[in-house]
Amino acid sequence: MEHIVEFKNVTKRFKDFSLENIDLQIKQDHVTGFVGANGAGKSTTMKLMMHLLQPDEGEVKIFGMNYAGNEKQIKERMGFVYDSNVFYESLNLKDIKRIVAPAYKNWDDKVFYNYIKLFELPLNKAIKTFSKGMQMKASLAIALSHDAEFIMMDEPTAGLDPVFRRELLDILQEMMDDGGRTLFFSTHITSDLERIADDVAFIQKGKMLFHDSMEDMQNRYALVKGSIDLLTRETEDIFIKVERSASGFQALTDDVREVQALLGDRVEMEAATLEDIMFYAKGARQQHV
Ligand SMILES: Nc1ncnc2c1ncn2[C@@H]1O[C@H](COP(=O)(O)OP(=O)(O)OP(=O)(O)O)[C@@H](O)[C@H]1O
Repeated sequence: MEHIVEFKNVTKRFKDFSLENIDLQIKQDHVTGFVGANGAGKSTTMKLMMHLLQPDEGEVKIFGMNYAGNEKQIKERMGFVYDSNVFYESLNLKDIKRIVAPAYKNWDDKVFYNYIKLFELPLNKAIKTFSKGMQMKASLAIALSHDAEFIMMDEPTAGLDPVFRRELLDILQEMMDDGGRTLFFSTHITSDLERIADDVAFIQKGKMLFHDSMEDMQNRYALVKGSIDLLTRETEDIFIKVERSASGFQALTDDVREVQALLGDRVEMEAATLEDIMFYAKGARQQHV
């Protein structure tokens, strides 16, 4: 199986928002970062993956299976990791383990205690005393203890201090290096992606704008700077969005060759960061970035 998750033409409509015709394939053994502005549809997409929501149209497959008739089997193999308190606040990790462990065929106590030690988590303190980062680690320890192959994380590093953030990213990197796992996580922190992601999926206003390897994305996009008099209807067409200022224009392109052919060395080009792409994609003329 090459794809852990496969969305085919998935649509989910709410009163004031819809996720439209989403095609998404998450590659096995890859780290995929999921980005998009607030309200773009990231959590909705993840809820569809977890079967907390059902699509109005289209098909969601996890590990090559539909949820119908396979829910238990699928959920055994996936872990959803997040920082808010999913467990009773007054419980400690020992209590939680007692409740959660029997639900999983592959639960391994030894692995659990190893991670608790590695993550330096207290077993006997109520979860409500845990910081955000500790809760995230506790949730990750549980997912790893039932040997989840597919791990989904909703903004794992949000609200963590830089040291803790780095530590968590290192833990995730080590987890990936051990092999056999696929990680999908949403984030607003683009440097996290630059640190650990192989692929990036970018959603905007309920539509998937692109899903590429980080490398392809970095090769495809560029920031172009030049003087305003270079802008004509023809040259503007090669840009996703153009910003004008007194000193000239700055624009994003996804076709570096075309810019070179048309404008040559009359413009300056530099690599676009993911943050640049997100900024320019907002309100871009072209729907397809
Ligand atoms: N159950 C629901 N009923 C109605 N509207 C909903 C429901 N769930 C989400 N929405 C709407 O769908 C849109 C997308 O929400 P979603 O939580 O998926 O965005 P997001 O990309 O995760 O945002 P953020 O980065 O802020 O967490 C929002 O406008 C939200 O109000």
